Amino acid sequence: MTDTRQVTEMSEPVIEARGLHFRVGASHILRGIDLTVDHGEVVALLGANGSGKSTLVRALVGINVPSEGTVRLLGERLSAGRRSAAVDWGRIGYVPQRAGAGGGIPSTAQEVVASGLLHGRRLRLPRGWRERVGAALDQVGLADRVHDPIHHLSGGQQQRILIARALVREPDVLILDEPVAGVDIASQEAFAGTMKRLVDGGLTVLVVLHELGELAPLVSRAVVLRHGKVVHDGAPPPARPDHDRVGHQHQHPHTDDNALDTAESRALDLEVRP
Ligand SMILES: Nc1ncnc2c1ncn2[C@@H]1O[C@H](COP(=O)(O)OP(=O)(O)OP(=O)(O)O)[C@@H](O)[C@H]1O
Repeated sequence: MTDTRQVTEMSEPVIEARGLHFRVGASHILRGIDLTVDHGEVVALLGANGSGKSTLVRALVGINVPSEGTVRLLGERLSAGRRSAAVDWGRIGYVPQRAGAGGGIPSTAQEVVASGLLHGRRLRLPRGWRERVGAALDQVGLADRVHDPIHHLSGGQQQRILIARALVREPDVLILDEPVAGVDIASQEAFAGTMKRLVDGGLTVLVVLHELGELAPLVSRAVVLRHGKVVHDGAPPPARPDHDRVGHQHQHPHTDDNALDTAESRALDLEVRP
């Protein structure tokens, strides 16, 4: 990469969404979202259940096609919101909301993580893939489980496998959708440690969270959604003693976007309301 290109790349946002709307039938889920994430930032995307966090993240990685608006990733526009050939997907790691790492298919930790090296037109594993997979598993504290069948691992460990699958690309930007929701304490701690090392190394991160928890010291900015709109973009909300600790189990039922009257959403509202 030339110096000129590096300078240009560093000066443009890593993620940029402008005027995003997303509708499904009569539901208007995203209502004019503007979001920018710059190099080296760690941005937490917060909001009550059903506020549109996952829908937004899926639009940013080209899974959801917005009804209106534009998304640019690493300076390249997603054409009509779709996965664009111009985007260097190898530089982007995405961890979807809790999916289970195996997808019902018999596979080992090594196979799932190695699949992260395949993207776009890359259909063959690159030279040295075993070492890279081993290093990614090491980053999430599961190096000793490389040959284990996925279904032998706990839910939290499977989530760490999905994080390793994103990390094996050695991405410049990591987009994570509720990476620690409902996972065991050991996995939460391992995740926080991994993120600290990566962020210290200059990784850009957009992470959907219900509470900042152990990631609070790393988060440079918080964006809060409510009813599909950004209602706060700035300093992270202050930690709440009962929520911001590893091990707090904070499970929410997945409900529609009218169901916001929870202790969580009220607390979040109070924290972000000007
Ligand atoms: N494809 C779809 N079809 C219909 N409704 C959808 C679709 N995708 C999302 N929704 C609805 O849009 C709203 C926002 O969902 P989304 O999953 O983005 O919220 P969220 O903030 O990520 O919530 P949670 O914290 O519970 O994961 C919800 O009411 C959801 O049911």
